[in-house]
Amino acid sequence: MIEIKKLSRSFGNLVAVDNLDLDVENEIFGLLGPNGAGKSTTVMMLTTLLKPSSGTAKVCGYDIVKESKKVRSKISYVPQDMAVDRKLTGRENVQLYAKLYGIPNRNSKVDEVIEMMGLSERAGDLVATYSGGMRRRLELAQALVHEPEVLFLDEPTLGLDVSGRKKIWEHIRMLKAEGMTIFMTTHYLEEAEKYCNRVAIIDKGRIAVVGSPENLTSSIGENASLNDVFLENVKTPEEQAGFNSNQFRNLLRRR
Ligand SMILES: Nc1ncnc2c1ncn2[C@@H]1O[C@H](COP(=O)(O)OP(=O)(O)OP(=O)(O)O)[C@@H](O)[C@H]1O
Repeated sequence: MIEIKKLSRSFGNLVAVDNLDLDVENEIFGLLGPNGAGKSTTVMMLTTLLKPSSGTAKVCGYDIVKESKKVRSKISYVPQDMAVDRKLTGRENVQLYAKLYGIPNRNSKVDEVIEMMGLSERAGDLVATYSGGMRRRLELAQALVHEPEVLFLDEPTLGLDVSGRKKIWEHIRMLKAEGMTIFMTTHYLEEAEKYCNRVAIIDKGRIAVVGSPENLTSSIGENASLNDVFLENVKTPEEQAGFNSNQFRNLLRRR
């Protein structure tokens, strides 16, 4: 569903994404990495919102630069700060999206996605009265109106309580079961370990490791978690500067 070949993006002298090679099948794929690793930049390129500096990628067989319109018709993107109008009802928000996409039989499609996201009972209420979890599900409903084949999610459970997160994951899994490919970023490694079919850990714009959570954790050792895999593959700022903790302690002692 997604083929990435030597994809790079620089901002001035900073290489945010560095020669990325990655294939994503019909799966729930998690892109993990520390702050500033290049996750959002990657997603922005794949969703055609940002042009690569070099390299190529195809989404659903279409080139993200040369066939960006075709890519857009096949995908949806739910960023962290998606626009939902608090002064409109949930249904009105989804209707707006359906109108923008020119969906035929708009009302039935709107009802269908609202129902899918478990919002039917509250669809007539103003979004200002929604909980964080309901708002996130409304964003997903908006993203579903044009029946995308690939759904990009930027930290879909950020800031939600435990039950809100669980619900979002139930919906994501349901979408996958219906045939959708999910490409997501998250900082919640326990969730990625539990729900993603495969993950990639990216650090300083480069993929450090990619595989299923089971394979990655078992390669580290018995009872290892994805947190351990992450720490093994991502350098701390001190390590990046060439220190290790013992050197740092010795330095402090000498002072
Ligand atoms: N428009 C921009 N102009 C300049 N630098 C940018 C721009 N967008 C991103 N960067 C830089 O590129 C690097 C990668 O940023 P990016 O937002 O992709 O990281 P991230 O992995 O998504 O981080 P986070 O987990 O904090 O969201 C960072 O050093 C960031 O400061």
